[in-house]
Amino acid sequence: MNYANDPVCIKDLEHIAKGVMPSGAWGYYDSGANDEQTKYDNMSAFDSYRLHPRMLRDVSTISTETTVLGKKVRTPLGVAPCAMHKLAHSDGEAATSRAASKNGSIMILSTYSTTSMEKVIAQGDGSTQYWMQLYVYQDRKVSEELVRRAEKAGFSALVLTVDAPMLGRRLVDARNKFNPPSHLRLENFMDPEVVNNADGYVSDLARSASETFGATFGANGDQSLSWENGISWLKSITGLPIIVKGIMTAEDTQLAIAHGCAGVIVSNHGGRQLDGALATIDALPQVVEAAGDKIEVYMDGGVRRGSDIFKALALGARAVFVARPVLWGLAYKGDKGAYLALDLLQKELELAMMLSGTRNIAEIDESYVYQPANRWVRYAPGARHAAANQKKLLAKL
Ligand SMILES: Cc1cc2nc3c(=O)[nH]c(=O)nc-3n(C[C@H](O)[C@H](O)[C@H](O)COP(=O)(O)O)c2cc1C
Ligand SMILES: CC(C)CC(=O)C(=O)O
Repeated sequence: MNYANDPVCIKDLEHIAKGVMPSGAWGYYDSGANDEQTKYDNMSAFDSYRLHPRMLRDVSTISTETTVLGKKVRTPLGVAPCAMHKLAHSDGEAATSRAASKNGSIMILSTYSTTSMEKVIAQGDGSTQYWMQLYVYQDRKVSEELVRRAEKAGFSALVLTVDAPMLGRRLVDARNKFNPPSHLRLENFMDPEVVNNADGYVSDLARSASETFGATFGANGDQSLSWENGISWLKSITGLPIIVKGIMTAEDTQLAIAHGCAGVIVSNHGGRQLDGALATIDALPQVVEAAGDKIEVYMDGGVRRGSDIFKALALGARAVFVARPVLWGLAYKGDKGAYLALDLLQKELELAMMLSGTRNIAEIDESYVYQPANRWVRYAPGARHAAANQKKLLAKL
């Protein structure tokens, strides 16, 4: 393929980023777990859903405005949480924040950000929604401190990632013996007042996480986390809406509802955790069905085209998040590149809407996609027997 130097699509950005990033950092961003089946399936699964466009609908005005958690947003396209944006560009998450804000996109900030949450949110225009992603640590005081800071800084929701009791095994990182460059700091673990001072750590975890992040992650994350000691605990310490990230089944969606969560993100962590897990677009319908109107459903994983966003919305996602495309944009040209990634996807979404005869987000429903029949046996997306099976399973919970 002939890739443009002036990128015209996300594939171009990927190609450019691969050329400019050091191989260790590239490998860390790019890799999935083990054989990367799920990483690739996230992308290719979108291809098996086809569109069913309607004509002559007066598409002279297209709006992607919608609401998420009851608040207006310009677009259902958001930025998924990713560790260490400074591996892509020295402006790191501050640059991503400016890009998200310019596009009117929600930004979810990783706990493992290389820019403090206070600095990141300060780059927004005041109308951008920022959500804080959390991992829960054995030392709950560390997690609680992050929650308090997020509340104070103005984050409007907490996103608890539940698919990573341990990091998946990414063979590329193992081969590269990848560790982040020693000058990078995980600033959310440092005292915001003294964030540029090496003595500013608020926890030992921060110091060791900055040095060997993989091992530290495994050693400090709370692997005994459960709905009770995780979600119920979090609810007991904060009034912010809680969104669970990493949900792939109807059963866990029901549990998220039962535990008072505001939303779930259908995610397999970009194929970086359990290799062999279903592609997220294939898991989405069962989650949407189980969620009903009780809880909002978002998704991420493998979104590389505006038409992918369209398909996810048609299958019931309220918002769609992207990770690697934004990192590639950041590597290409800092905030301008990250914005370009979002803008390319945004314009492709608008064009897909126009060419499908849908003028606004509310009009996009499942009648606009052909769903592959029986793509997977357990829950063929949309199949009626799946719903019956699901009810039986849920009755046993
Ligand atoms: C380099 C990288 C770092 C990530 N770091 C985090 C993280 O800190 N927390 C988290 O919940 N998910 C993290 N994720 C997962 C993303 O939030 C998201 O689920 C996934 O990458 C979406 O797929 P996509 O990259 O195909 O868009 C990370 C993903 C990548 C690629
Ligand atoms: C630092 C890691 C815990 C970030 C992550 O979630 C990932 O690399 O997938």
